[in-house]
Amino acid sequence: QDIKVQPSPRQVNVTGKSMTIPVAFRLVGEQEANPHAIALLKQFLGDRLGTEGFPLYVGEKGDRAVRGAKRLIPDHPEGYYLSITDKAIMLAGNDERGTYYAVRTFMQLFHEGHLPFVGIQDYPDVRFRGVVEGFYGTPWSHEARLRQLQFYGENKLNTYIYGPKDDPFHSSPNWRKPYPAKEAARLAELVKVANENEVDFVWAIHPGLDIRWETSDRDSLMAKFEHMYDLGVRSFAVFFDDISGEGAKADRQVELLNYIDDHFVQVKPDVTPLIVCPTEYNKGWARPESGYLATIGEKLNPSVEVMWTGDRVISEITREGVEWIREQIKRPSYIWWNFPVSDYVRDHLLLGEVYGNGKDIAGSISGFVANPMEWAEASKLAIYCVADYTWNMQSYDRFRSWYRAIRAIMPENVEAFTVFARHNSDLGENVHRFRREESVEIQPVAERFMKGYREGHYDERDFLALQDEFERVAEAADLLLIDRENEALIEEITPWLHQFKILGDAGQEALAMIKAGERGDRELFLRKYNHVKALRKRSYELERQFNQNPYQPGVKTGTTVLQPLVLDVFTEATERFNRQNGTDLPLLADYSPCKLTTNVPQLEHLPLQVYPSRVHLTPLLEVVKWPAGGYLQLELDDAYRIPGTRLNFDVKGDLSWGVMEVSADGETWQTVTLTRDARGRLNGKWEDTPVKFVRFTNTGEGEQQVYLREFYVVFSL
Ligand SMILES: CCCC(=O)N[C@H]1/C(=N/OC(=O)Nc2ccccc2)O[C@H](CO)[C@@H](O)[C@@H]1O
Repeated sequence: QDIKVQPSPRQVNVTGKSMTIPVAFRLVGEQEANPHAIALLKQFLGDRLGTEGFPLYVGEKGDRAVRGAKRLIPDHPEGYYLSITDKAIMLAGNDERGTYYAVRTFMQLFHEGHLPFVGIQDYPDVRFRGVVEGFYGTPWSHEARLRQLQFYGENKLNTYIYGPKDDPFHSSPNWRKPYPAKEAARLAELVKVANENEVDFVWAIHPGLDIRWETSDRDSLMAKFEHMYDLGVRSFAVFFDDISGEGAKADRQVELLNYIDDHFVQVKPDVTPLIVCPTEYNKGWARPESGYLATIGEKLNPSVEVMWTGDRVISEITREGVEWIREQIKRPSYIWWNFPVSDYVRDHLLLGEVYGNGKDIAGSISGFVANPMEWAEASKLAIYCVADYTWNMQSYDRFRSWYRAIRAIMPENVEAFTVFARHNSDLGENVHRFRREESVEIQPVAERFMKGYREGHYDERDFLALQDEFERVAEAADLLLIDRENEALIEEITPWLHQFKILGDAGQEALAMIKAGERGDRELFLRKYNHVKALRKRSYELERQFNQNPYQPGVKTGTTVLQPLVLDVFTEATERFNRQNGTDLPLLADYSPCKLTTNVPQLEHLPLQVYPSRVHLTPLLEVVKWPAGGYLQLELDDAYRIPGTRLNFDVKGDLSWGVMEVSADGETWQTVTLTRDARGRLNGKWEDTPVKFVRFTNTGEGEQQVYLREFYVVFSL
């Protein structure tokens, strides 16, 4: 039978024969073998383990128990040889971690009461493989991290980098301070569980926002690393990303990094190579004239790993790209892959396949870690695929891996979760212009159907296929909402499941409008019409209730194919109905929760980007002449709180001439306090009594000239 092992092993020799699983195993080599491998084996075999029984040899190259396999063990870090015959079982690692991986593979070979007779020689393509918790937003919980480490052990990932941007002891202002007792104990527990799963727990520090290049800060950093070492940490990283000013200077950074390497990493007996996240961490931002990368390449100790996100912040990793950076930094790069991170498209889930990275890059990289979503369980889909890809690139198959990931994560609801993941994978328009495929199978059917429908002759089979898909969408949502096999995952995606159910219902009802219209059944048409409008309203309200972050609040699903299809079908069917019946039923698109009024001439016809939970003013390239007393006012369709408003007028000097106010009735106004952030933008919020109006007024004496770079308001119930 075909051997299903994750990640896909390199070399598998099957004989086609198998044996029933022995009732008892006799373990040989326990004293010398990797204790974590032994512990895992004991836990797995339970009371099948005894002093009698089928011989099971376990150990590392050189251990007595596996001396017979010496030549067969691959001579690669973390490599292993596994053999099952009718005489004995052999699990032989090239090193301790290899033995652990041999046990992990052995555990996967148990299948329906049988063990196949097989010989496997296996080792990973990429040295360091795993995850960097390096996103903006709510850091993962302690429980989520423990589950992650277990998942990495199961999938032969050996690296977890702890670097959540919003942890004040990782970044500013408290990177100099030791963790309080409670957090310290949690980190110590994470390190322990990481070790049990043969995962390097890498603790990263992000000092760049306020580091001073003098011995006091260097000593603070060393002291913090000692503190983390005392907690059990044996792997360290320094992040210099997303900073500017003093902290960004290459020779200063290199001086500090070499000092840490020479006086900490190299003197401790058991610390893995230091990792640095450079300030110029992608080709789009690299400026050869700055000499930054050249300095890193020439002066940074060769044992220090240098991270890289590729040609852009969010990008696919190509052979050409990794060979370019290798030239610059004079060493293989350690890839920080910004997927499935979604902290710049927070209303979307990224559950799609892992694809687009070259299969020929292993020779030029030393590591590959994925930056995930703040939704830990939902990120496992992509992490599973990254594990497969980085272990054995040549054999990586994006669909097979993705499908196995779904089976591994939701074994009781494979079909439903496949439908859900298929329609929740694209990001939509975003600042990084990074997109992913979505709804691939149904997209051509939708396109062909809409074209046919508009031209007056669609294929009934397409109609039925779409109806079937929307039914599956609705079914999947309900099946997953009551699923109990992975409650942490369901809890994360519940808002999206509710949105998915609404989408499934709306799709079926919009299609029913077509049939009612064709049969001239006015009463039925109006019922379906009203139902779709009601579903749309429910969708909006759901968007305002859940996932209310100040950046991309709300809950988006099926945005690339299915949502537009529902809108197109509804609009076309309603326009036809209006023509045939002389009615003027409003269309969905007419619904807008926001109206703009202003007395600043250049802003009068400014288009708004209206989303269910936020509205953006279209930026203006030319300078805006804002007269004294000039105001810009947004009127919302209901009373809301304002978790986030941002204006970025890119003005020289301050904005004391302007004032931001809110009002519930348009009569009495309250001032909103605005604070300037690191990039000079003004941010405010209004969490008190809900308001309907937001306005910005030039209360100064004279005309002001501004560039309207960014002006948006996020609102929530
Ligand atoms: C070596 C990678 C460093 C990195 O990716 N940093 C952040 C990151 N930085 O990307 C930026 O575009 N940062 C930035 C852009 C403009 C000005 C300042 C920072 O993007 C990711 C996705 O949003 C975040 O999750 C990361 O924490």
